[in-house]
Amino acid sequence: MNISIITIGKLKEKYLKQGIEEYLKRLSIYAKVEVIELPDEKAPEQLSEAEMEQVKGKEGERILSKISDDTYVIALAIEGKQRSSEQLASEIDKLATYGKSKIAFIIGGSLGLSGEVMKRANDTLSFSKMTFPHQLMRLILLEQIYRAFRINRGEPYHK
Ligand SMILES: C[S@@+](CC[C@H](N)C(=O)[O-])C[C@H]1O[C@@H](n2cnc3c(N)ncnc32)[C@H](O)[C@@H]1O
Repeated sequence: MNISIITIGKLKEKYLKQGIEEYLKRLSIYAKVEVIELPDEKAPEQLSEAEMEQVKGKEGERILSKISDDTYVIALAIEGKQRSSEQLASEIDKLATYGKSKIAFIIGGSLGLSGEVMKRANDTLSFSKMTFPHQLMRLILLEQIYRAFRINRGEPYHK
């Protein structure tokens, strides 16, 4: 299985870089996982509604340019679908069973994801109604994907 994590914005914090490297290493025995980091659109602090849509639109174009037609897309969104770890594991398992070997998880920038990206998404994933910074989201997502593979293999994992 090929999994891409497509993200907007640079990963700056050293402690997060280390955590992400660790989970990428752990995941490498189960799947080919790559992180595609795309630049955010530079914008001033204060933006009108229309300007915000423009920024998200530009970031969205960058995201969409990295997704092939045969990729199953899961957009991370606060208002998306919440699941248990077991449900995510089962979804990944089903995708593999039905021959969907390419999955992309999308993490938005500080303004979130554009309507176009949400339209392209085959599914959504919410980690709660709380807002997480995109850098931390990357680490949490990788840990949950790792947990999903362990669950699917029946391998022991912390409860
Ligand atoms: C700082 S958040 C963006 C917040 C923005 N106001 C919004 O409503 O989307 C950056 C990205 O992290 C991801 N994210 C943050 N919190 C999340 C959550 N609870 N569940 C799923 N994704 C989340 C989303 O992909 C979001 O686009």
